[in-house]
Amino acid sequence: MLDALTLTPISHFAGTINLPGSKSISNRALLLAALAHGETEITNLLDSDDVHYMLKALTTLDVKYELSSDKTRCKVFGMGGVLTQNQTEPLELYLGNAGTAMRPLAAALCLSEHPPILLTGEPRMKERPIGHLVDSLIQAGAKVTYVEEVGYPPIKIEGGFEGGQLTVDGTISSQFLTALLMMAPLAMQDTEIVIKGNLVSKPYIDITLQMMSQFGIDVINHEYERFEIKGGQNYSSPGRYLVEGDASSASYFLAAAAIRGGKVRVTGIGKNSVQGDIRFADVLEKMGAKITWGEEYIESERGNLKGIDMDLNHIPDAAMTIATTALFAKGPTRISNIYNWRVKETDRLFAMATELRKVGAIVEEGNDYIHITPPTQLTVAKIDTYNDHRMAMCFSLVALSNTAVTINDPGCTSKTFPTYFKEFLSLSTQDSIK
Ligand SMILES: O=C(O)C1=C[C@@H](OP(=O)(O)O)[C@@H](O)[C@H](O)C1
Ligand SMILES: C=C(OP(=O)(O)O)C(=O)O
Repeated sequence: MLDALTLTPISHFAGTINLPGSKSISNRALLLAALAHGETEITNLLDSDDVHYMLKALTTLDVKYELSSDKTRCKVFGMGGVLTQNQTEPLELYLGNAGTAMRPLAAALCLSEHPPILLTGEPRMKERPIGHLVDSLIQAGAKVTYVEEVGYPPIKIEGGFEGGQLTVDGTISSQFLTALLMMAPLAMQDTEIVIKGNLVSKPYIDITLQMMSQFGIDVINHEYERFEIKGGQNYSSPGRYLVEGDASSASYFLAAAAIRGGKVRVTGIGKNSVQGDIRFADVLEKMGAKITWGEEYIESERGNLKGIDMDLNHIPDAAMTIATTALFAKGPTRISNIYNWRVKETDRLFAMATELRKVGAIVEEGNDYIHITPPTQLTVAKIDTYNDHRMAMCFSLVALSNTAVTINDPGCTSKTFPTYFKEFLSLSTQDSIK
């Protein structure tokens, strides 16, 4: 694995990229297929670390599946209910830093009583809060205990989720609500979930609700403030399930075209995609890019980019791409309502501010916002990536200038996009690569 990758200046960026499968959809599809009655053939599954952690967890739980050699097709033999029905011994599941594995699995393993299952992960996972979810699971009757620090993984689960009247704090992560929603239909009782505080990252709940419906279960959604779910139900396999392309991964290519295009087409997502991160294209358009929407693609072309002032709470992952695109815009950019950047792969507000300053930007890091004034000339810099795939991918955009950039630990993109730099360079015209 390379320690660092230097990207020399890229003068032109154009072409087509067939997006890898969505991380959010891949991990939801695997879990719903494992819980469902029947076999599900998942296609365009993402082949990346986060998905491998989910697959490995399912293996440990004795869920049977057949994975193709390129790891993008998976036939899952559903358990038809709880995942712990064959468990006789304590188990340990190591989930790396995959939020989409840790949070939904924590809820899934509460569905029946069983010997203890330890859910753990890499050091950063132990700093990412899970207390709001654990509080709700305990409220629903489950036995869940903290093994190290209260409020954080690792956690030990012995099950007992019965559903009923629940509240969940929505202010830190939508993944807690996603986890509860996906498990509630399998509980004995009907469940009502009331959200405390303002729900963040709301469009991810639309992914959850749409996928639950594709697996046969509908939820009553009262304006994202209260949800009603009938108990005693079962998921049924849709047979085949095609995973949409990853809209967050698309953001780097769409932004690169806006900066140095050429025309870029990303395929595998389109105007009807369920992922909220397709709305990144609207933000880019507001900055001045030319965007074209198709059923199965989005295209982006260069424009005279100008800074924006926007609340990007609805697209927290793709919002990071706006922060580095801002380096190429006329005037400052302010991105607000992004407090939960601080509890993701790293403290992304701190990391982003620190690295943007290295390339010459003037940056104000607020508690829940970032204000970026671009420099007239970017400075050559070595970018630290903080074991955060999105830091590596965002800062590749710096090379779309007359300045080289070195990305430390480029292999960290394996969390969601192992082939990112290969794909990025295949659309780039540049002098040479060191
Ligand atoms: O539900 C999901 O698939 C996700 C929800 C978001 O997290 P938060 O809800 O914690 O913001 C997002 O950042 C993450 O990459 C994936
Ligand atoms: C926040 C992210 O991941 P996770 O699913 O681990 O929360 C991300 O991919 O940017």
